[in-house]
Amino acid sequence: MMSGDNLQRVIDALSDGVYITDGHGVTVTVNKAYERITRIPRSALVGLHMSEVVQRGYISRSVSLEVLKEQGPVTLTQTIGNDHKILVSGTPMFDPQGRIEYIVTTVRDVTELLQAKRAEEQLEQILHVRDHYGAHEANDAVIISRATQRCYDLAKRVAPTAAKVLIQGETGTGKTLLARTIHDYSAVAQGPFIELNCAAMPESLLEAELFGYVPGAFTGAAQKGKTGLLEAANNGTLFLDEIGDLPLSLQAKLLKVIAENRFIPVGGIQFKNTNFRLISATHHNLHELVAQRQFREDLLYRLSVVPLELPPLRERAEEVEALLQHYLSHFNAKYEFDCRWHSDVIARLQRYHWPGNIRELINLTERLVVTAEQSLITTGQLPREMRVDTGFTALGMSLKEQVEGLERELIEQALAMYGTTRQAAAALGIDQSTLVKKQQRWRAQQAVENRNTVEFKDV
Ligand SMILES: Nc1ncnc2c1ncn2[C@@H]1O[C@H](COP(=O)(O)OP(=O)(O)OP(=O)(O)O)[C@@H](O)[C@H]1O
Repeated sequence: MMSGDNLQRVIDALSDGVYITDGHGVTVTVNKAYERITRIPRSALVGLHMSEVVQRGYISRSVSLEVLKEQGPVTLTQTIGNDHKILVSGTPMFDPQGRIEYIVTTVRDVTELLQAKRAEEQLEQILHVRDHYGAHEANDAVIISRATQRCYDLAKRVAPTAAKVLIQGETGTGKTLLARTIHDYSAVAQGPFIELNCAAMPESLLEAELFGYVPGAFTGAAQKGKTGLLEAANNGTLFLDEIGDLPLSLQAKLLKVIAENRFIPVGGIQFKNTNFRLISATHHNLHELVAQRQFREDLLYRLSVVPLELPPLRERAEEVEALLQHYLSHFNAKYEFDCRWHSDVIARLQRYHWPGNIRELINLTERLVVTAEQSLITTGQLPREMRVDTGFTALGMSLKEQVEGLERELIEQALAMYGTTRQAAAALGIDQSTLVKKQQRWRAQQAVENRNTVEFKDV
């Protein structure tokens, strides 16, 4: 049996507040977190009956007295000071004769959660817009090249198993699309695909989104409660995007959910069972976050049974033309236009470094289609940073490649301006034959690149 001192040390180690009374409602002890949350010192409470604690104005209502009345667990909210709302759950502990011996109450500060709750409507609106945007971006083809083939092949191979997949890749490289593909090829394809961006909201709201909360837990949401995404994803897939931004406290909780396939909603006292396929994604290097103690190593190993890496678009230059053509048809159909790419635009964009990856390519295509004055889209319509490789922008390319890229850009601009190789060469101060040889070399390179495997696949 644990001594009183040891018990106190154990409850002091908990992050939620704890309040213990005896079977008559007399305060036995509170822990450090309770003192911190309520700013009431333990010494002022120990030995006080709960009715006196209320009378002295320390708290607005006593859950322990309610537990004594109900002879069972009770959850309610209390107000501390003027503005602090705390969520209090009291649980009776019975002796062998069935009499209440102690009441153990856990206390959680929900002020932040309530503020977050107010932000929730706003957020739901944002998520709705995102869904809508996703739908507008939705396409019926995935473009796969040699650079992404291995990744997609492996994804499809592991999709029917329950293995947890961790997708690593820069923003806009197609992590969500890959996760969706795994879901579509999985045993739970008929179930829901639930997506949550862990970087999009504050910690308390994230917890409420994931775990949900019980009816009666909060003002406002009180009557309904909220189903968490952990429950909503049951028999389906839970896709946690930007998992590297999940706060440490929630990492610990998620680890427990993964291990036990069950969880307790915020403010609840009962477990809910859940069973989902977990796919996570991040643009961070999680091993580095582990080294910086910002990510739990045990969680990393749990999540990355199968690690997949999507390369950035600048390393997938052979996909660029297929993507440009695919999204041009998409927006032509959407806006009832008949735009075409000038071959120089395609050549130019194949050498661009695409910091925003495929999402940037899609946005650019849409912008060029809706702003086009004529059906042929030329390099002159490209934003400045895409027209010239200025500075050290073409990351991942050697100096030689960048110099060649710049040379080609300048020659293409001169050709567009003067119309003939003779005049363009004269303007650049080089021989016409040199310019023509360079053009021939680029055409040959282009032909080889075009022969590289680029597939359109139905999703
Ligand atoms: N291989 C592909 N073929 C065609 N379209 C693609 C491909 N990969 C991604 N896309 C499209 O690119 C856009 C961005 O992809 P997605 O949202 O999957 O990227 P992400 O890596 O999840 O981005 P973020 O990290 O910002 O959430 C989407 O519209 C998606 O449909």
